Amino acid sequence: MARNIGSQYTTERVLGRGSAGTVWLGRGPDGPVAIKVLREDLAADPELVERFAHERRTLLGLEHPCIVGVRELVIDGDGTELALVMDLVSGADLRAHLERHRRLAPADAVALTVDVADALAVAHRAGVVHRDVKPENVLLDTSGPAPRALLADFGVATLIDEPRRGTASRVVGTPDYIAPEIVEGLPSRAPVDIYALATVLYELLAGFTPFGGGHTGAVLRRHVTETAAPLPGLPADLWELLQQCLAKAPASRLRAAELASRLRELQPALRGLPALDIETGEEADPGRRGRDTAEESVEEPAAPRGAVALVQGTVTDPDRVTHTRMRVPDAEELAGGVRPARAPRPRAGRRRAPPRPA
Ligand SMILES: Nc1ncnc2c1ncn2[C@@H]1O[C@H](COP(=O)(O)OP(=O)(O)OP(=O)(O)O)[C@@H](O)[C@H]1O
Repeated sequence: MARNIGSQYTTERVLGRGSAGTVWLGRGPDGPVAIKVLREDLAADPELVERFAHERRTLLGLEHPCIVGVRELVIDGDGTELALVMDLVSGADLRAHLERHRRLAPADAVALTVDVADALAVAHRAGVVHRDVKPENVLLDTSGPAPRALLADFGVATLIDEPRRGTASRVVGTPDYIAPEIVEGLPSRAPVDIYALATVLYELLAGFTPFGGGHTGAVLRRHVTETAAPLPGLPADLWELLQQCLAKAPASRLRAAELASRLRELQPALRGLPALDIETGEEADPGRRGRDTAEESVEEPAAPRGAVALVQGTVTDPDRVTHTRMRVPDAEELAGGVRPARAPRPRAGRRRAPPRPA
């Protein structure tokens, strides 16, 4: 049933649900919009409401073709309803796109990453850190000749996380994309977004994230102690960039604008390259990675990739749960030095045919 959000907007139907609330297709004075109505328990948190009002100007000021614009932040009535009114994006999200294609050709993966890096450059310049860059938060506008990536959900992770920051042993984010400094309890600054974006790029190319798989503690530990396995067949320049942005030390990562420009320089050389042809243990036995070595003895059931509840007990759609508040592994768990993650192999027995003469 249609319902009013503030004085100008009405909701029409549910577009989807996430851990922070429900996204509705809505209507406003300038036409259709997407409206994210935050969960009731979040709206009932006075600190969050205050921050919501405080962040208003920054979030409304973030404008770029690759950012899902926030048009209004609505605090309704006595503050029992909080909603973000956003531009409506026509296509699916990058997670759905990746599930359909499994791996993207390097040129396509890089083009989408450049869009997100451009969005981050604008946000970082405005002092906004996204803190939850992942394929679910990248929407694809498919109305033009080539899909354009738009980064959504700016400010949401910060709004929701802040009151609970006092709990030093908890972190908020999505395990596969979380930067090592967050795992170590350091503040989330702009380089966490670069690390997450590099993880997304790796995933678009490889079909899996560099440190994902298995239970949350194992994933967090890998971010701190392992280095990403090289991807066979990936042009060396692109691999170098990826490694630089996945550096453990935040200061060693590129800034967003620099990442965008370096990726743009590589684009001409990537044109026409097919998606990587690699074999991983997970393809034959999904979830195997989580059972490697020490993890074998852990009884905890494997979480779906990148997925546990932001605030426990708030799962709205079990297939699409994407946040977590996690326990930070203790020093002993994190010990063990940096070692390379298990390397993917080129697919055996499937040589690509040499190019045929015209
Ligand atoms: N501006 C928008 N235009 C169109 N669809 C949107 C928009 N924002 C979100 N959606 C859709 O609404 C759904 C829920 O989005 P939401 O941001 O709440 O969840 P999520 O990002 O998938 O998960 P989480 O919030 O837990 O990280 C998604 O399927 C997304 O594609």
